[in-house]
Amino acid sequence: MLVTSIKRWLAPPVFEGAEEKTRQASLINMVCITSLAFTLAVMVGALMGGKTPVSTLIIDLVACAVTLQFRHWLRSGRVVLARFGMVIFGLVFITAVTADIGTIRTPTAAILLFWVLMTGLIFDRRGIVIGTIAASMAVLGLIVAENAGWLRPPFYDVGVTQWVTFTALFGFTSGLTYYINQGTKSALALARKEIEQRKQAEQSLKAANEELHLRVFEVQRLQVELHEQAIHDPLTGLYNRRYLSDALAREIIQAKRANSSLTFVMADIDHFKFVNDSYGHLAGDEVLVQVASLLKKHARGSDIACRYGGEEFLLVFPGTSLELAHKRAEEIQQNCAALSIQHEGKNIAVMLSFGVAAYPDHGQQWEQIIVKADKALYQSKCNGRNQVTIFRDEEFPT
Ligand SMILES: Nc1nc2c(ncn2[C@@H]2O[C@H](COP(=O)(O)OP(=O)(O)OP(=O)(O)O)[C@@H](O)[C@H]2O)c(=O)[nH]1
Repeated sequence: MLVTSIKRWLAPPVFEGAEEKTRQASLINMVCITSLAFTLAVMVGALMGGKTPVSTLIIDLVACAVTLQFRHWLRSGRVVLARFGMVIFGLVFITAVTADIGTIRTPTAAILLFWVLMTGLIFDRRGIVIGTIAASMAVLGLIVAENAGWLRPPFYDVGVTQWVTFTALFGFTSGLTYYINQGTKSALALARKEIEQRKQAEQSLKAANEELHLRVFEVQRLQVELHEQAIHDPLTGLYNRRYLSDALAREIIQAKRANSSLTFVMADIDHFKFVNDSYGHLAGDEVLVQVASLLKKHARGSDIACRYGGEEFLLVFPGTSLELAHKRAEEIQQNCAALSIQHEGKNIAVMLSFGVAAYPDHGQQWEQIIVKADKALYQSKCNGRNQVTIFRDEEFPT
């Protein structure tokens, strides 16, 4: 209980959110406590020695009282006042005691060294410079006063006072050094810990960032995949109708700009219902896949091959004349007829009918041209299937 109370009384004040103020207060508190302990020890020594003048004891008592006042200021948050008071009073006190004893040769004069040390601790490098100059001036003044005989006849005798003073000086010096060393060590340990924590935080952040990049990449990949799925027919892998509107509008613009033709070839499997009915739906699917593969094989890099409907396909040939498109369609027609599609040991014969129309011959809009290619395809169907028909206005009057 008593120990706790003493510890609490000795503890420096803590100012929430003001780190530097707390540090300064801790330092000044430490100097106050050690000064207090030091002065009390010297007073005990002086009383035991029995030769110290009463005036010196009075100065010591005043020093203790003033130091307690500094602590009071410190605890009530007036750190700057305590700081300056401590430094100024310290110099006055040491000089006054030395002068009172009557000689610069007393151990009290040596305490100026600690005053410089304390000033340095409180005011950093500037404190050491100012402290050294002030202590030097005080010593010089005392030497001048002593030589001029202004000091009262020296009362100085080696005895208990000196023993206590020097012992206290040693203890104070080593205590202070230990305290500073400990403070530096714990500050370093704290800094190291903070660096470690920051490193760990950076690493976690880096890992999270990489994870995020991976996710973004994955999302982008999925978006591309989704887009690809959206514009492709899942069975044949050809483009689907959704893809056409944008692509054909673009192709028409390019053909216009290049002043070239853009040919549309509509292809339809003949009697496909019969295939489904005779061999089953799966066989029909297989036929669709094989025909799509054939169309893909005949499509050049810039061509578009699309599954337009159930068993209907659209081929778009940029920069290709009607005649050339007709020729290419016939090639496909012949290659398709030559296909041997096997399903469950049965050979399925497949034939295609075609209708051909082109920009600009048959219209300015792709929708118009598709209608005309479809009409030409219908003509092929009517004419017996397995053939290619180019749209002619005279045959399909609007
Ligand atoms: N297996 C399969 N059949 C399909 C698919 N899409 C449409 N069909 C079928 O394709 C057939 C098309 O029949 P129709 O429109 O009468 O045409 P067709 O029998 O080819 O006759 P023509 O075109 O006049 O030669 C229908 O039986 C549809 O069920 C598909 O994805 N898979």
